[in-house]
Amino acid sequence: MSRISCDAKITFFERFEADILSGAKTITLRDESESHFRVGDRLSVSTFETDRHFCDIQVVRVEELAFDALNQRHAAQENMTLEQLKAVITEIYGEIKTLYLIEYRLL
Ligand SMILES: CC(=O)Nc1ccn([C@H]2C[C@H](O)[C@@H](CO)O2)c(=O)n1
Repeated sequence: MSRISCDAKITFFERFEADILSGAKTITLRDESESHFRVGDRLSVSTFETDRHFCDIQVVRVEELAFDALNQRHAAQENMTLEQLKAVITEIYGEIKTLYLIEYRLL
């Protein structure tokens, strides 16, 4: 299989793999340590747990977003309810005020 040349790498928890591959999940919300991605970047995507590559994506939008500004649209783009999304973010990052929204398309 020929692989696309990528600029960088990002990982996702395995439980989100199916939603990403089906196109149901089109954004991810990260902390400052992953705020360096830029529009146009091609990212190699692997599972966080075992570093298994499962797709490549291209970044189409990056923006700072306050946790308190999360809304139903963000939740829909994550294929979750807003309550689920807030719980997932708090589980991963603890109490966090500033997030970075990364919107992507599958390559
Ligand atoms: C290492 C690490 O932080 N990995 C992450 C962080 C976030 N996600 C997912 C979980 C939610 O769907 C969104 C919002 O944070 O992004 C992830 O899969 N892996």
